[in-house]
Amino acid sequence: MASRSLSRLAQWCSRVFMVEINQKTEPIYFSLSSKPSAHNTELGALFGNGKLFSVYALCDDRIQSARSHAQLKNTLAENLPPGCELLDSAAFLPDIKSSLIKGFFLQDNSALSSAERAVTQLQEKGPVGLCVFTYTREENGQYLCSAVAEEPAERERKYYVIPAPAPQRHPSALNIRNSDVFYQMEDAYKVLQECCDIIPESKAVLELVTEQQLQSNNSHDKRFPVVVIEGLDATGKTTLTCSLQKALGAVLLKSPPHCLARFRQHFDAEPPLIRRAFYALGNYITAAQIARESSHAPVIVDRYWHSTAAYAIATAVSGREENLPAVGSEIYEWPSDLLRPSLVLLLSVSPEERLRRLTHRGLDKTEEESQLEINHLFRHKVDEAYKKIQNPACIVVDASPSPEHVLQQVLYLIRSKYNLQTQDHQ
Ligand SMILES: Nc1nc2c(ncn2[C@H]2C[C@H](O)[C@@H](COP(=O)(O)OP(=O)(O)OP(=O)(O)O)O2)c(=O)[nH]1
Ligand SMILES: Nc1ncnc2c1ncn2[C@@H]1O[C@H](COP(=O)(O)OP(=O)(O)O)[C@@H](O)[C@H]1O
Repeated sequence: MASRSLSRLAQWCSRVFMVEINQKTEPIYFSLSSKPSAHNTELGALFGNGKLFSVYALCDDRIQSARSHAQLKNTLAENLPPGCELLDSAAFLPDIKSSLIKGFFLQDNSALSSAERAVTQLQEKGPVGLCVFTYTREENGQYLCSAVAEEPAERERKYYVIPAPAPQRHPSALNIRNSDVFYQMEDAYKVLQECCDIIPESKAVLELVTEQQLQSNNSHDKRFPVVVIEGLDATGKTTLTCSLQKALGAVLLKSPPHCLARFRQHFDAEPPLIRRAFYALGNYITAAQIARESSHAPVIVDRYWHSTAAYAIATAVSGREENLPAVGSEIYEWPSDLLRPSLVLLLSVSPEERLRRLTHRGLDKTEEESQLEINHLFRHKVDEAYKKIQNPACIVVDASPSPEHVLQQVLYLIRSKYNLQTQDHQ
C-alpha cells in the first residue's frame, strides 16, 4: 500500500492541484514544492480552520478505481461531519491527456477537528490515500502551507503548497477520451470486458453487441436517409419520431436500443467510465440495426451518439459552461467506426416550456434528467455540447410550436434534403 501511495504522492508532486469551491467561482490552483512561497494568502480560502484533508481512492485497476472513487464520494457525503465541506479535487499535468487524478478535499471549518476522525475511520474501511495540508501563520507574518502524506513511508517528507497559474484549458477535459466518451467500439467493449467479474450483466451486453455486429449489413450500397432526433428530455422527441415514422413509412429505432432496456437502470447507477461504455455500445448495436433497416426504408432514430457525447462531456467538464472545450476539439469528433446519420435534428424549447411538458408527462425522470432540472448550468452545458459536435453537426429545430407544426417543419426539412415522399402521397 505504502509503495502505491508513494508513487501516487510522487505523481502528485509534479502535478498542479485544482479545487473548485463552487461552480460559480474561479477554481483555486496550487502545486507542491520543496521551498515555501511568500504569496500564500489567496490559498487561505481553502483551508478552513487551517487543515485540509486530501482523500483519494487507492486502486490501480481502472474499473475498481472508478467504483471506489464513487463509493468514497458517497461515504464522505453521507457522513460529512458538522462544519466540514467536501470539495472535488483534481491533480493534473497541464495539457497532458489522461494525467488527471481525481480526489476530494475535506475542509474542516469546525474547531472540533471532526474531519480528522472521519478520514481516519475511512482508512480503516479500505484502500484510501490521505494527505494532510496545513496552513499556518509564521512569526514573520508569512502563511506557510505544507502537505504531509499520512502513509508511513512518506510521513517525513514535507512539501510546501504554493499558488499555481491557471492552465490554458480547463483540466477536466484531459481524461474524457476513453473514460467518459469512447471513439472506437473496441475501447468501450474492453471496459465492459473488465467488468464481467463484478458486473455479470456486462457479459450479456457484450453478447448482444457481438450478435448484432454479426448480423450487421456493412454493404455500402444505396441507403435510405437516416434521421436522428436529439434533445433534452421532454423536448418532444418521442412524439415527433412516432409521427415521422407514420408520415414517412420509416423504421423507428432508438439508442440505447430496446434489447438493452433491461440493463439500463443497473448501468445508470455505475460510475461514468462504466456507464458511458454501456451507452457507447448501445449506439453500436443501434448502428447495426440502422445498417440493416436503411437498406429498405428511411430510418428515424430517437437519440444516438450526440446524446452519449453531450451528456458525458457536460458531466465530466466541471464548473462553468466556458470550461467546455471549443468547437473543433477532438472530443467532439464522431467515432470513425460508427455509422454516420444523414441528418441530426436538435429539438430546442425554452426551459419553462420543457418543464411544463415534463410535469405534464408525469413519467419518472432518469437521475440525469433530475439533475437537469436542479442544475440549470448542467442543462446548459448539455445543450452547448450538443451544438459543438461536428460531422455531422445538429440542425437546431424550434420545437415549441404544436406537435403538428413541428412535424410539418421537420418533414419540410427532410423532404427538401431528400425529396422523400410522405406516406399519404405514395
Ligand atoms: N439515450 C441516451 N440517453 C442518455 C445517454 N447518456 C445519458 N443519457 C440520459 C439522458 C436522459 O437523462 C436519459 C434519456 O434516456 P431516455 O431517452 O431513455 O429517456 P426518455 O425516453 O424518458 O427521454 P427522452 O424521451 O428520450 O428525452 O438518459 C445516452 O448515451 N443515450
Ligand atoms: N410540440 C409539442 N407541444 C406541446 N407538447 C408536446 C409537444 N411535443 C411533445 N409534447 C408533450 O410533451 C411531453 C414530452 O414529450 P416527449 O415526446 O415524451 O418528449 P421526449 O421524448 O423528448 O422526452 C409529452 O407529454 C408530450 O405529449
